Amino acid sequence: MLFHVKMDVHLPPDMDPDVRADTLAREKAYSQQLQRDGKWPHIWRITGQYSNVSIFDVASNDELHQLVSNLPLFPYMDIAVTPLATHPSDVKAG
Ligand SMILES: O=C(O)C[C@H]1C=CC(=O)O1
Repeated sequence: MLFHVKMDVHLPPDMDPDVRADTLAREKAYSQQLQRDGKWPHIWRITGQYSNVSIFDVASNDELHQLVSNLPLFPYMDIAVTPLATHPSDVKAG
């Protein structure tokens, strides 16, 4: 199942710099592992915003929820999920 996921990051301006650096490092490692695992096949920065648009490829709504709720930045993000279905005009879908 494919999902379009938009993540808007809102780190507190007064966040301790060491906590911030540690959280961002853990976020990067976690997201890159999911990308290597094929669960997170696309991630794009939205130009001019501390936001990304991503595609997740997972088995279920529950798996997506588990993956995104374990993101180290999860407490600091607004996340919008859109489930994707095959478009009838998609030439790849036959
Ligand atoms: O920077 C972001 O867009 C938030 C988050 C998503 C992956 C990652 O490494 O950080």
